[in-house]
Amino acid sequence: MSTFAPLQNDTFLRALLRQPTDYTPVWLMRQAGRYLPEYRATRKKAGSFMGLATVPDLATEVTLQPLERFPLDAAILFSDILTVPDAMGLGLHFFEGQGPVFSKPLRTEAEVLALQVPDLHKLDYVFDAVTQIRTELNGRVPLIGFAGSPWTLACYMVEGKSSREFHTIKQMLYSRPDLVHHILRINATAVAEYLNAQIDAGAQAVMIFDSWGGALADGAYQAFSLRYMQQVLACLHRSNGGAKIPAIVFTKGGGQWLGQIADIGADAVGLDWTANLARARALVGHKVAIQGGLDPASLFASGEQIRAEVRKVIDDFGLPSGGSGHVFNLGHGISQFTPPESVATMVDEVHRYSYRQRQPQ
Ligand SMILES: Cc1c2[nH]c(c1CCC(=O)O)Cc1[nH]c(c(CCC(=O)O)c1C)Cc1[nH]c(c(CCC(=O)O)c1C)Cc1[nH]c(c(C)c1CCC(=O)O)C2
Repeated sequence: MSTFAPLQNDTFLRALLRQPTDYTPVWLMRQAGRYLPEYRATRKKAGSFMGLATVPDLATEVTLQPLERFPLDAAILFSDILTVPDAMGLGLHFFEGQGPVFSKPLRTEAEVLALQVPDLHKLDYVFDAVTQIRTELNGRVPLIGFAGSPWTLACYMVEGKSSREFHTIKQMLYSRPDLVHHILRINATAVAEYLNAQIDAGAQAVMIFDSWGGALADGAYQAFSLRYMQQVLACLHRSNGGAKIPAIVFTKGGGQWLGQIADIGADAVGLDWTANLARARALVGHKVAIQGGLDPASLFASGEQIRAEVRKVIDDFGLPSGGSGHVFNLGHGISQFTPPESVATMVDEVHRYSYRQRQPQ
């Protein structure tokens, strides 16, 4: 028996499971973040990103901030995909304006072979935050837990920081694929255990972020990213106390592999703004729900333009019988320079237009 309050708005979960909904649910990747002045204030108080992420009271506060402003249909745990390699001992630091940096990246064969699945207790601050957020949500909307894909984590673990070219890990991939597979096997086990612990702590859906799968060649994508996400999905607890726990996979730039991604056992596939949702839906049929895919840059347009772009995404997806299977989102994380009013306009148009779309003409 769940000790949490009953869910009042399950539209997001229903859409992921391709059940009928009254309107198209919406949330945003990075919905808690620097575009919100209240986030910047809490972040200042915490001193650093990890200072925020490792204190459940503060992680809860910033998770709930966007929900106070906008009628979003889901909350997402405030944390980062890189907490897992940090717990593996790679030493995560966020330097102002530079993004994440690992003080001990994996470069030599000895370093790779010494890698181990982390002691999950090192990540208790994440699971404590999940339980606290779920409690304070008080049933308003479902809570999403998340992790990085084995491949995307490996990119950061080998490069040691953000990269455009992925030269170091790609060199390892072509010269020592055995070492990359070794990292990926360990990451897949770690990610599955990490997501299951989030589910046990109260996460009601989970998402795997494969931000850099799209940097791989065709063939390499299937062997080094897709296969390991499939392994993670196979290990997940897909229900908790009688409630289904849907899983979403999102490969940024993965539109050309949609048919294959839809086959690995996820309930929903995330798409970026380069994908056409009409073709995507025709391709996957009823196999999976689709999440996406407004260009985050469209939030810099005027209110009228934002509304028109939102309607275009909803019209492209169309209205399958029963009216379900689409979760509206941006095609990637929201920019820190986005005016918060643009988000209000976007959310309002998604709800207004998709509700009207379902009314008899
Ligand atoms: C690749 C990746 C990372 N982190 C994440 C990804 C996958 C999604 C994607 O492709 O964007 C995922 C992530 N990171 C964060 C969340 C929180 C939940 C949410 O609101 O979506 C999620 C889901 C918070 C964060 N993670 C980070 C911030 C900004 C840091 C800050 O507040 O100082 C936030 C809100 C830091 C981070 N973390 C990471 C980078 C590259 C950066 C720097 C980005 C930047 O500076 O804009 C790694």
